[in-house]
Amino acid sequence: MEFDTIAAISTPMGEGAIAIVRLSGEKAIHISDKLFRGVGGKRLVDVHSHTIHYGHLVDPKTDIVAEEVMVSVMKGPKTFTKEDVIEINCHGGLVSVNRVLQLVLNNGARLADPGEFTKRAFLNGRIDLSQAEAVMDLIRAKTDRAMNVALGQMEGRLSRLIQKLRQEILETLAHVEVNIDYPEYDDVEEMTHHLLIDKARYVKAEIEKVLQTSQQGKILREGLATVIVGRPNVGKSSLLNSLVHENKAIVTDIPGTTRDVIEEYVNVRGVPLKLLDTAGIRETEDIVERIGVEKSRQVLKDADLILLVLNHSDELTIEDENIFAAVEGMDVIVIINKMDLPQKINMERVEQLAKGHKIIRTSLLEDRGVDELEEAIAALFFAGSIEAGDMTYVSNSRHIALLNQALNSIEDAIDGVESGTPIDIVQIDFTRTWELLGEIIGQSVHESLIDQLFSQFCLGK
Ligand SMILES: Nc1nc2c(c(=O)[nH]1)N(C=O)[C@@H](CNc1ccc(C(=O)N[C@@H](CCC(=O)O)C(=O)O)cc1)CN2
Ligand SMILES: Nc1nc2c(ncn2[C@@H]2O[C@H](COP(=O)(O)OP(=O)(O)OP(=O)(O)O)[C@@H](O)[C@H]2O)c(=O)[nH]1
Ligand SMILES: [Mg+2]
Repeated sequence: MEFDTIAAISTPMGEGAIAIVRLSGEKAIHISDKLFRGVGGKRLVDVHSHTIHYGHLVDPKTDIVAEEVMVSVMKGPKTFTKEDVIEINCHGGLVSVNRVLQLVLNNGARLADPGEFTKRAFLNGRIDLSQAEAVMDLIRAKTDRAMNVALGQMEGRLSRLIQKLRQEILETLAHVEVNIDYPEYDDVEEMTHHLLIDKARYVKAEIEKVLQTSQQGKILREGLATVIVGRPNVGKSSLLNSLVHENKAIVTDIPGTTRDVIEEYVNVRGVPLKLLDTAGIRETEDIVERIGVEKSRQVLKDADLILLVLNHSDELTIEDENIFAAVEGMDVIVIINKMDLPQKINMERVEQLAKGHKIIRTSLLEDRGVDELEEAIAALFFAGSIEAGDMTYVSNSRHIALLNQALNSIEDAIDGVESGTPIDIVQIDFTRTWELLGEIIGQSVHESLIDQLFSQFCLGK
């Protein structure tokens, strides 16, 4: 494949110790050689691959020294893009990196599009599409576990599974062809049906298995949607502030303080939480507060975890009971707050309402019980036992959508065989499954999709 030579700043914008300008393409070495003045007249066109060299960059038009640098020379195909790659390590200042970038752009390189280096690694066949997408997930990972999932996918864990399934489908189709071509054998029809149904069930089970990880995969990427609910003034906003260790939400002794949903990301013992503080749920005449209460009810629907807060120093009310009813069937941790104040709450009734959900006692004012709560959140999450080590996870919504479609078409194939549909129709469903799985790893995907996917990357990646 023929590509021009691209260049970009591959390190973050801002002041740092070192910054890197990266080039990839046929002319990468030639362009940097033109600019490079090494010790004792050393030329970059002469050096061994995968070596790094000290020197200065000089503007060939003016002969003025522009920067002091270290230049890595990596010849294709053993490089990130499989093309010749040059990395210019310069002093990490905005002026210095931009000066180096301008120099290479003025001497034959083109500014890379976002994600274009990774796109070339894909187009040149070093990685497939799901691996390229994992590169982006890796950069955006907010926790160790999310990063491990991305690393696994980058290594090609998902790709290998998809390839295995596609291979099985292909072999099955070939086998069926053979059976159709030699109908003189006995029982051919029955054999073909057996073969198809066995394979289809196997493929279905495998797809279902990966899809089951998608919920945890999504949580790893986006955070466990954790909604703090309770009556006004019980301490919901105080709880948010305790968990994020910052005063993010306004806390006052006036019931109805929080009007809007407040969203904060926090990492609780390795569990990424998207914390949502809501307006206290009650009947109210205040129009703004009423909208807030309505929003609280809305976010409840999409919650992965509910932190239901009660006031230790107040009687249970019908509103508390209603909140328990609203979160029926969800993952709930009950929090009895304001333990520093005298008890008025009827704990027996709370135990009944909690229906076996964990109950944690806190005094957010005195900073007590928060550790225990964090423990309970982590325990709940890891009880669903997430082992990033040896499982294949899907977390990317494009992959999940394609897997669901593939599942539908393999189910169609199973229905077809079971109801005696002609083999050539069943073959179509098999082929469709094969194609859909192929789209995950970038076989038979449309060019515009590829452009769109890579454009979401950062510049220089
Ligand atoms: N300076 C620098 N650091 C970096 C990167 C980079 O591009 N530059 N990377 C950018 O993301 C990551 C490393 N990823 C890389 C992945 C593959 C190859 C590579 O050359 N692969 C070749 C052969 C490797 C060999 O056999 O020596 C290949 O797979 O064919 C290089 C970097 C993280 N650190
Ligand atoms: N004594 C005591 N007071 C607390 C405790 N936790 C919170 N408070 C106080 O209770 C009042 C209400 O706290 P918030 O966190 O604003 O309560 P909220 O549930 O967010 O209230 P709304 O936003 O109005 O629904 C504030 O004055 C807090 O300082 C606690 O453990 N003990
Ligand atoms: Mg509040």
